[in-house]
Amino acid sequence: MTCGEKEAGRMKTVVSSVQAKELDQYAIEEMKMPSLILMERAALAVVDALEKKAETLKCVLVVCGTGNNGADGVAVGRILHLKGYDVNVCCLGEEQRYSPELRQQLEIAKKYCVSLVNNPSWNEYTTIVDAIFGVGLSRNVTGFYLEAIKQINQTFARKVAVDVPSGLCSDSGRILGHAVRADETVTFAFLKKGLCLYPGCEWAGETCVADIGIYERKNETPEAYTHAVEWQDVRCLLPKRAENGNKGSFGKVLFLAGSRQMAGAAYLCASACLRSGAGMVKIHTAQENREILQTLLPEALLSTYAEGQADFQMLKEDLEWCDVVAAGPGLGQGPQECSLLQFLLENCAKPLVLDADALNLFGKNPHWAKKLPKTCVFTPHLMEMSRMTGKTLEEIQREPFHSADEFAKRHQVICVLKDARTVIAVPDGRSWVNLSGNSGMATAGSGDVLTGITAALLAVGEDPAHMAALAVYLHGCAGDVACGRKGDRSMTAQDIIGALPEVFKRGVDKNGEKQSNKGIYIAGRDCAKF
Ligand SMILES: NC(=O)C1=CN([C@@H]2O[C@H](COP(=O)(O)OP(=O)(O)OC[C@H]3O[C@@H](n4cnc5c(N)ncnc54)[C@H](OP(=O)(O)O)[C@@H]3O)[C@@H](O)[C@H]2O)[C@@H](O)CC1
Ligand SMILES: [K+]
Repeated sequence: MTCGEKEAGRMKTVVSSVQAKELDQYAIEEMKMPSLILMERAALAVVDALEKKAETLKCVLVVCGTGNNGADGVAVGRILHLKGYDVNVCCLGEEQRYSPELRQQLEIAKKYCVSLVNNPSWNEYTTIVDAIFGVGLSRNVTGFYLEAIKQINQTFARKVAVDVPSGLCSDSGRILGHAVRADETVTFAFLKKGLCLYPGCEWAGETCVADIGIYERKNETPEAYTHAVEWQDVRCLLPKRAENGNKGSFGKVLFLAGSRQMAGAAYLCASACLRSGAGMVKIHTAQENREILQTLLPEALLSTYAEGQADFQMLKEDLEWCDVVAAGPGLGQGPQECSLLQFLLENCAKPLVLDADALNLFGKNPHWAKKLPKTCVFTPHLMEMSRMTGKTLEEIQREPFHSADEFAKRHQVICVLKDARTVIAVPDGRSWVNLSGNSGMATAGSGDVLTGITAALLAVGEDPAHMAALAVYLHGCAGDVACGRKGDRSMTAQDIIGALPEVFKRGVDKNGEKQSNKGIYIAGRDCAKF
């Protein structure tokens, strides 16, 4: 898709700084779109966002750096000036370092008598437009740039960032020394990875993706870019339910979950799975969990084993019965669970989700890597990823895309690296970042719920990678509904399950075009949040 129209199911494209620059160049060189026109459209998009709160535009300062982000800023200043606003433009940095576009914009601005200032009184302004650095930031911010960013952050003015808040790494979302804490960011053409990840997404504030005439290359393959599932993709990706289907045709899911005293995790994943459309669910679990699971979830079938008497024959039959297997929640890591999981891996060719203790056991038994079935989804949180890879938490968090991608390729599995912004990577190079959800989901059992949703979707979907990305998105949407009902402090994993019906109903409802990508929207499109 190259013409700017958004096909349902194509998902929002997320780019790195290198890709952003390549696509700028592609628009200019291949598509013959003059750079000045792109810049004018970028500036108009910023002005459009600024005017949404026109009452804050009494006195505007535009702070510009030496590159094309600064050139955008000067164009914003000119347009505001010509619209009659009281605006000052301040260019930081040495003139000899100015980019050709900045020089050109300054020449035009001077002809239109735009007010250029050197030492602004920072506190005089009601709005400050930050155009110091965009995707070209290449190192830590120091010197007078650092001072300017500190001054901007100290004011009470509304702060609107051009493309990326200055000081934010547009690839990792990390703060390079110091960054502008923006109320809003108008980013051009595509979301940047650093605007999706923490802390970047917080520093960007409400983020608007503005179409300025830069599109993906023709015939680009899906693995070329990262994507984010959006609400309008759900209806397209969610497998249709056949009117004449039966409980057998909607997926039979087997859970190896819940050791002695750990019935809760087994209940949560199985319950979430049933609420996500699975036709039948069976839990292979410790005998002590039978009564409680039968009471809590009478819809689930049970196979139980006594302490020290793992029943491999029964597990073999369960594996033959099911369409999809999920192992790990509350499983424990004792010798019995270890041998059950090993047996499962040796005898299972069906799509498999590995979570929680299954991941910890996998970490302790790296030779199991050779036993994995063709379709396998790993859902580690950072700590589990660290145990499996030997990387530190910091290393994983600094480069979540790289960590997930590396793991996916090494083991030929789908890697769902869970964090506040979950990253999904597939061996063929495709990747997603999830934008739904909230801090209330960092609660016990939330991961078990995701395992259940993922298993249910794998049982019916064609592309397991799409199903994994969709499961993560819907899990976040359910978390957002639960948060709306109970608040981020009080919501529990059961509340997330309780919200699934509303999310799935909206997912198939033509009128349910709501968006749960918190704080990120596309210019010109009205998106209500959950
Ligand atoms: N191409 C187009 O037509 C379009 C471009 N667009 C816009 O262009 C932006 C990208 O422009 P860009 O590539 O010029 O990079 P930008 O972010 O302005 O910064 C580079 C400058 O900063 C400097 N610098 C970097 N780090 C520094 C540091 N720590 N401390 C000090 N200096 C530092 C660096 O200096 P140098 O590293 O060379 O010393 C260089 O001078 C993009 O975000 C979007 O807003 C849109 O209008 C769409 C059309
Ligand atoms: K900026």
